[in-house]
Order: sequence, then C-alpha cells, then structure tokens
Amino acid sequence: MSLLELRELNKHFGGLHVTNGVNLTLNPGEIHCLIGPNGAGKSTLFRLILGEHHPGSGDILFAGENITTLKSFARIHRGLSVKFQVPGVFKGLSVRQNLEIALQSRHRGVELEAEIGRLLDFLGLESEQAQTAGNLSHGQKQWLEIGMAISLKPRLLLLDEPTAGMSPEETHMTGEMVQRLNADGMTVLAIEHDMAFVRQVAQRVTVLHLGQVFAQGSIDEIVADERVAAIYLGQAHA
Ligand SMILES: Nc1ncnc2c1ncn2[C@@H]1O[C@H](COP(=O)(O)OP(=O)(O)OP(=O)(O)O)[C@@H](O)[C@H]1O
Repeated sequence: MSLLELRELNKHFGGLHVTNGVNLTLNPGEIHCLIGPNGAGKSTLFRLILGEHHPGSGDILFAGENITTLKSFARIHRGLSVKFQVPGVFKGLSVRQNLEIALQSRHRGVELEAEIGRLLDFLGLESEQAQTAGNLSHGQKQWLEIGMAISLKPRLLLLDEPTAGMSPEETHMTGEMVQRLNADGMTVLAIEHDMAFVRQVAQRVTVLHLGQVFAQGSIDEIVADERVAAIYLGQAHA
C-alpha cells in the first residue's frame, strides 16, 4: 500500500488554478523530490497535504485512510510532519528549549532528556544546546527545525527547500541527515531547487509545472528529459 496518495487534487485561489488535477503516490520508505519552476504550486501542495489549505476537489489518502477533510493536528497525529521554508524556531529560546517544546507533548522526565540528547546528537548540535536559537548560523537553524519536525518520529516528513541558503557542505550534510532518517524507515518528500541535493538523496523525482505533474522518474531520467530542461532545469541550481 502507498503511504501517501494524491488523487486528482485541485486547488484554486480565485481565478488562479494553482493545483490542477495532481496525482502523486509515495511508496513507504522512499525519498521523493518535488522540483519545478517558481510558482509551479509545490508549496501549495504541501499545505494541502498538511491541511492548511483544503482542495476544491480530489482526495488525499495517508496509509490508506482518506484524510482530505481532517484538520492539520489530526494529520500530524497520524504521522505527518512538515518543515516549511522559513525557519520557525523560537529565536529567543535555547536550542535545548526548542527541542523540549517539540517533544513535550509525548515525553516527560528522564525520557524527555533522553530524546533531547538523541536529537542533539543526530543534528550535530550538542555543543550548541545552550546557545540561543537566534544566534545559530542559518544552516544550524534549518537543522534545528528539522530536529523539531522529526521529534515525534513521523512516518512521512515533508521538507520545503531544506537546503535554501546553505553552503554546498551544509547541503551535503543535510542530505546525509535525510538519508539517515530514511535508513531508519522514514518516508521523505522534499521540495528542492538544489540539484546536487536531489541527486544525492532522491530515489524518485516528480516535476511540477503549472500545477500539474509534468514528468516523473529517476534523477537521470529527469535530467535527460528535454521537455524538463526547457521548462525548468535551465533555471535550476544544477
Ligand atoms: N494563499 C494564496 N492566495 C493566492 N495565491 C496564492 C496563495 N498561495 C500561493 N498562491 C499562488 O499560487 C502559485 C503557486 O505558489 P506556490 O508557493 O505553491 O509555488 P511554488 O512552486 O512553491 O513556488 P516557489 O518555488 O517559488 O516556492 C503562485 O502564483 C502563488 O502566488
């Protein structure tokens, strides 16, 4: 069974048809990248999956259950998690306190401490744990937010441009984090413009264009597709 299935999903804002009959299936355990030109409707698709927007028509299935009308919190409860583009960390609080906030709905006491330790280690932020989040580097802020997004061990992690503004080294380290999460069983759907990252992690790639699935395949198939090059890859950070 697929973990996520979008069926004929449509969303329009007034006269603007932003999501136009999208069909997309994610297999459990895959890393799937969503690419496409600016304004193609990628972030809108994430907001539909999370339940921040509701589709005009179409269905969203998660682990076989139709979640189209569920509120966001109910989707999160079922194992969905999203890291949006703009870092949403609490800048005035320490790294440790940020992780504590993300974890405290499910963990207390010794268990909470152990989970914070596990995340600090995973993120490579142990020596920054007392640091105010606002003082972290851009890359570290993104990692802290990934840590918050994975704190409750979601089954599906959605990442909206996780490497935006990162150096090539930071981008590569982010790719390694995603691969480690995936090795532990997490399914990942990532919106990315950075083709080095896509090449590093993606098992399958979907190209979105004008709110529609324009192409799908392995990274090599997508790069070799002249139609994709014409609408997008010329502009991407290849
Ligand atoms: N709440 C909204 N109200 C009206 N229009 C919107 C809204 N959200 C998005 N749009 C429009 O929908 C289109 C798709 O936007 P979206 O952010 O989903 O694209 P994107 O593929 O994520 O682009 P980018 O790569 O630049 O992040 C854009 O034209 C945008 O202006």
